[in-house]
Amino acid sequence: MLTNVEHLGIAVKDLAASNDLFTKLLGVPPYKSEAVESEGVTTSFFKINQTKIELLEATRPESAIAKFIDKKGEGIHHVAFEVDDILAEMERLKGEGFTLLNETPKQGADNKLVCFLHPKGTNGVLIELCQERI
Ligand SMILES: CC[C@H](C(=O)O)C(=O)SCCNC(=O)CCNC(=O)[C@H](O)C(C)(C)COP(=O)(O)OP(=O)(O)OC[C@H]1O[C@@H](n2cnc3c(N)ncnc32)[C@H](O)[C@@H]1OP(=O)(O)O
Ligand SMILES: [Co+2]
Repeated sequence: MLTNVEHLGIAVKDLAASNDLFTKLLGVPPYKSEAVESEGVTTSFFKINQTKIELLEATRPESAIAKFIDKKGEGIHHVAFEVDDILAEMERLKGEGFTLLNETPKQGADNKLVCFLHPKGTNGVLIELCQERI
């Protein structure tokens, strides 16, 4: 099952500027910055207590983040949930009629295996499932 919100993903145009902004807002600097080449993004992660914020900047025009910003501007891009067993959750959610955007778990940032659900089937919210890689 989904255990908790793992992070909120926010699409930004300028990661360096947004790092400064969120450092001021949250009072802490990002604990990591990581490129995920397969997704065409560079990310920064902030953590306050159990809450994580992931800032995402596109590294190529055809990436999901670039297309999102072109269409909707900067803002909340996705909600990520932690799962204990991503394969079991993918099967369960497929059985419940949700549309998986990747049929097998893929490499995410912050040492996670991830899967996304199409927002058309989740009231317009892009959902990410995250399992910690052992
Ligand atoms: C994995 C690294 C990192 C991590 O945490 O580990 C990340 O989180 S990476 C995050 C970036 N990667 C992804 O988002 C991968 C999953 N996303 C996709 O496959 C696409 O973005 C998809 C399928 C959601 C949309 O792609 P498409 O090419 O179909 O783009 P369109 O602009 O045509 O969108 C179709 C339709 O969906 C709406 N849409 C798009 N993105 C979002 C969103 N983030 N939240 C809500 N809705 C979204 C878009 O507005 C279109 O709706 P329409 O009514 O037709 O205008
Ligand atoms: Co994410």
